[in-house]
Amino acid sequence: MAVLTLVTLRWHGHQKADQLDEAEARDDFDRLTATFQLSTLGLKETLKSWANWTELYDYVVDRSTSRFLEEELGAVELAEAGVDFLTLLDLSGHVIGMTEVPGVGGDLPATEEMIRQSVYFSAYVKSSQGASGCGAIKARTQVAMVCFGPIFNSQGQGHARGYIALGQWVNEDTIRRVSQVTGLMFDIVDVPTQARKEPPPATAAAMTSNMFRKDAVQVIEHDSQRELELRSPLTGLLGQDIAEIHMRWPRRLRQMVDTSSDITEMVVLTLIVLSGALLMLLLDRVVVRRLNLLRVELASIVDSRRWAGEVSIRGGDELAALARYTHELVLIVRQQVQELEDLSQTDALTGLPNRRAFDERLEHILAQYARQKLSAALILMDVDHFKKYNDTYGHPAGDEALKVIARCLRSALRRELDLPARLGGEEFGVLLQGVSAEQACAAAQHIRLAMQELALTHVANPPLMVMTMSLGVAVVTPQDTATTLYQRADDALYQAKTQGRNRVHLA
Ligand SMILES: Nc1nc2c(ncn2[C@@H]2O[C@H](COP(=O)(O)OP(=O)(O)OP(=O)(O)O)[C@@H](O)[C@H]2O)c(=O)[nH]1
Repeated sequence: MAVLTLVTLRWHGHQKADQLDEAEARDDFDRLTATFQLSTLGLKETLKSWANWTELYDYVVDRSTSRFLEEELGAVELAEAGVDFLTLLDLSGHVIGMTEVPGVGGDLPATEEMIRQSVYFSAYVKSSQGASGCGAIKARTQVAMVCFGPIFNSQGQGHARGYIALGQWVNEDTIRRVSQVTGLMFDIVDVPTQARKEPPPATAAAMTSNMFRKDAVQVIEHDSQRELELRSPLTGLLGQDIAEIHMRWPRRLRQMVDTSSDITEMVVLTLIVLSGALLMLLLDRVVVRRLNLLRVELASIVDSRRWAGEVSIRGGDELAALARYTHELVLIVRQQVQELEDLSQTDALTGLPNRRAFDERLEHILAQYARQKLSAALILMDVDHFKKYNDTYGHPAGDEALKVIARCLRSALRRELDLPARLGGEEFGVLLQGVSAEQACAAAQHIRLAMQELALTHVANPPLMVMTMSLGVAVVTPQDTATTLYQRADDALYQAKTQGRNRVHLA
């Protein structure tokens, strides 16, 4: 989008700059041609003073008595006056004298051309009622400026006695002078002159002293559009295009537009790149890094398998809100997992640890025993004639009795390390740590008595007619596994049952 805008801006800038450049170039071209024409002023001044020169006047009137031309207006004198050639004509337009500063190899190109055109000068001056004029001619391939006018006496009065034409080549010096004055670079380029079919003009109106035609200016683009060239034909006195003036003109505005567009584009592109980088940095700081931290923290929570760990991302944005909710979710799940774990380890009826919790603890105690030889014992206990109790008082009463037994068991155990559990049905167990066989049997007796002292009526349990328990005790030995320890305690319990119930038997 930005690139498209920049391209459009540059294109618009070019359009505007091209218009202004061309208008300015045309103005400069007008200034150049005007200056070029003004450069003939010197020649005109010389013409004016020479046309009123008494000796010249006299010479034109009577050439037989004087060698004026050779003596006063020879090539040396012309050169000193800045004139390249001179032609004198009588009133009928016949050449009566010519002088030319010779060119390369003594060549006199103007002389032959002036002879050819002499008739037009006199015709022009006659029709313009004595006014002088200036214009361009071409001799061979060279352009010259020519000024011409009638010859009067020194007072400039009376009738003209002849005509004088003065010429000056448009050479490199002329071009350099005009270039310096205008500050514009140009060239005069020869063009083949078309042969005229109609007779040449013979009046002031038809002959033109205006060498340049504004309407014929051609604008050409050069050097990948960094330069303009303005071309216009240079019109000779007889109305023919005798050469062309070529002016080269640097398109300053277009170059300025290019330069400023380059700078703008560079600045804009740099800004785009910088803002992109800044955005990436910000994105990295605000989003990517924190997302990564969240990922690592969540992975660690998942790896722990226990929903342990923290989500630490803080802030007031959406990501922080997401992290906060995730943290709360983890806390809820952690709590629920804990509740499920507790449930899975607890007997629903009595609230005592269940068989699973009891077995885990037993494995732990056995491992500890293996490492540290810490003594431990297992008590298995079974309510006596519980079936009959159910049968007598009903199953719900049986449930209530099991709850009472559980409470009794808890209160009978004084040490925190002692773990009571309901192992299933009307069977309970206790794990004791750091006890000898005697201490374990004492603890079992204490439980039995506590149970008996509850005096929970059980008519089907003679002879006491109260709820009692039989207990089997097994002390952990180095050879014991959970299975063997259970087996020995169970055997002891069986013994207690078979020996009359409401008693403790040590395995
Ligand atoms: N109310 C109730 N009864 C249970 C529960 N679990 C097991 N029982 C009953 O406990 C009784 C156990 O009977 P038995 O295994 O024959 O043992 P007993 O009747 O206690 O006889 P001895 O153990 O030989 O003294 C069965 O009738 C079971 O239905 C329970 O959660 N609630």
